[in-house]
Amino acid sequence: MTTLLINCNTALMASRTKRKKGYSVVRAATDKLSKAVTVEKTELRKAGKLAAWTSIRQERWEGELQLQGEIPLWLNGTYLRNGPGLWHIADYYFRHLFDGYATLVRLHFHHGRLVASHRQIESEAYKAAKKNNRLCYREFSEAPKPDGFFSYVGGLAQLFSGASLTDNANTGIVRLGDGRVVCLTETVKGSIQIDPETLGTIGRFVYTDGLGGLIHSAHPVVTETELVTLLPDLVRAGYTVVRMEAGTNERRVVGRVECRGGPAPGWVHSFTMTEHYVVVPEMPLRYSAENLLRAEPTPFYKFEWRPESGSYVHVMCKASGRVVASVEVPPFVTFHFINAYEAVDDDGRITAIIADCCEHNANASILDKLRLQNLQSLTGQDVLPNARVGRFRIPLDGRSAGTLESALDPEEHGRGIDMCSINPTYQSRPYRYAYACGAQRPCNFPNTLTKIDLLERKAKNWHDKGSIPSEPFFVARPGATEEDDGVVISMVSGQDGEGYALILDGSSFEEIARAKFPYALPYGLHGCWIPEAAIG
Ligand SMILES: CC(=O)/C=C/C=C(C)/C=C/C1=C(C)CCCC1(C)C
Ligand SMILES: CC(/C=C/C=O)=C\C=C\C=O
Ligand SMILES: [Fe+2]
Repeated sequence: MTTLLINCNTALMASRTKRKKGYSVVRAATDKLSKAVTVEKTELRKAGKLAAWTSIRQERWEGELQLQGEIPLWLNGTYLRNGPGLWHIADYYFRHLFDGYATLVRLHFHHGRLVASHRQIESEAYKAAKKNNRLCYREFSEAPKPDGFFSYVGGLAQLFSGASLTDNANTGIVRLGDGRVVCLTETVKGSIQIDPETLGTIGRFVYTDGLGGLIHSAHPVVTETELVTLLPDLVRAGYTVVRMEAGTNERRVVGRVECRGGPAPGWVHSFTMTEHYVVVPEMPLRYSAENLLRAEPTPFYKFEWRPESGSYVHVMCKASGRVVASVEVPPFVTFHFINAYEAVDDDGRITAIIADCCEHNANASILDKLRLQNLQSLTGQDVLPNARVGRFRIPLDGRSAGTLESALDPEEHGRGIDMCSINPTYQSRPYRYAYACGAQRPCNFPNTLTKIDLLERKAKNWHDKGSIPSEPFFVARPGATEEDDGVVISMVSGQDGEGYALILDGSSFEEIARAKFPYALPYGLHGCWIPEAAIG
C-alpha cells in the first residue's frame, strides 16, 4: 500500500517540475492516487482510528483536492501549517505530541481551486534519525540513549553547549516582512527556512548577531517590519527581549527582565505585545536545569511546577527597553497568548495593559495530557482539564498586583480552549474576535472550533462528532472593514480515519467548503498565510 502511494507520489513530483501553469498534470496524478487511496481508507476504517495521533504515511505528497462547497474567489494565496508528524524511528515510538519530526502542510488557493501538499522538514535531527535509525538529539521529552548519544554527538559537554539539542522545527511557522518563511521550535538552532512553494528545506536560519542563547519563545511576534522574541536566561533567571528588523538576521537587544520568582525563569512558549509594550509572562511552570539533564521525562518534562514561587507579568517599553510595570498576578498556565492592547483613559493616557491568553486554570497537568498514549487511548473520556480565555489587566500606575479573570463564561466553549488566532490587522490593538479550538465534552482533547466574541462574551462553535480540528486560522478578505470579514481555515482528522481541509465563514462561522485529503494527516500546530500578491 505504502509503496503504491510512494510510486504515485514520485510520478506526481516528477510531473510537477514539468508543468508550467494549471493543474491538469496534478489532477491526472490525483486520479491515479485515488485508486491507492481506496485501499488505504478501508484499512483505516478497520482500524477505526483518528489519524491525528499517528505518524505521517509518507514523506511527501501533492495533489488537487475535490471540493464540497465553494471557496471564495478572493481567497488567493497559500496557507502553511507546521507541526509534529512523525513519532517513531524504526520500531521506537516517541512519547509526547511535541516530540514528532516536523511535517509541513500546504494549501494553495487559486481562483476557487485548492492544491494541497505535505513534506517533512529536513532538520539535522530528522536526517540523523533517518540515517542512524535512532534518535540522535534531545527532543521535547525524548533523549538519545547514552550509547547512541555519545557516538553521534560526542560528550556531555555538548549538552551544555547546545550541540545535543534538537533543531526539529516542529512548532511555528512565520512569514517575515522580507518574505522569508521560517519554521520554529523552542531551540534557537531549530529555526529553519523553507521554500513556501515546494516545502523544501532551504537551511538553518542563522542569527548573525552573536547573541547566542540556546532557547527562545516558539512564537515570536512578527510584523511587516520586525520580529520580536524572548530569550529566557536559565543562568541568571530572566528574559532578554530582542528585536530583528525585516531583511536582516541580526537580533538586537531591546532590554532585560529579571525574574521575581526564584532561580529559574517561567516557560515562555509564547508572549504578547501591545503597540508600545512587550508583555513578558513569568508563570510558575519554570524551566528546570535538573529535569533538562534527566534522560527520562518527569510529569512536567523539562519544567517544574513551583506555585510557591509566584506568578508575575512584566511590561517593557519597546522604545526604551525599560520595565515600566512588574506585577504579581494569580497563578496561571498558558501555552498561547491571544493578543494584547493598551487601555486608555478619557485623556488618551495609557492606564493599563489588557493581555489575553488560553489559560489552563493554573493546572500544569495539561502538559502530560498531551502524551500520545493519552491522546490515542482516552478518546471520548472526559479527561481534558478545564481551560478559559484568561484576561490579564496590568495597571501602569505603580500598583503591585494585576488581575486575571475569565473573559467569558468558559461553558461557552466547553471549558476547553487553545490554539488561537485573530485577524492579524488587530494584533497589538483593541480587538473583538478570537478563533480557537474549544471542547464539546466528554473529550480528552479540544474537539471543536470556536469563535469567541469578547465584546458580547459569547462563543459560536463548530463540531463534527469524533473529529479533531487543528488551529482555526483567520484570513481576512482583502479590503474588509469588519474584523470578522474573512474565512477560517482548519484541517480536520475525522473519526473514521479520513481528513479534510475546512473553510468556515469568519462572520457566520458556518462551513462554506471542505476538501478531503486522499489520506488523513497527523494533528498539526500552527499556521501562516502568504497572500498570492506576496508570492508573485
Ligand atoms: C511542539 C511544541 O510546542 C514545543 C516544543 C518544544 C521543544 C522541542 C522544547 C525543547 C527543549 C529542549 C529540547 C531542551 C531545552 C528545553 C526545551 C526548550 C524545553
Ligand atoms: C495542543 C495544545 C494544547 C491543547 C490543550 O487544550 C498545545 C500546543 C502547544 C504548542 O504549540
Ligand atoms: Fe504553540
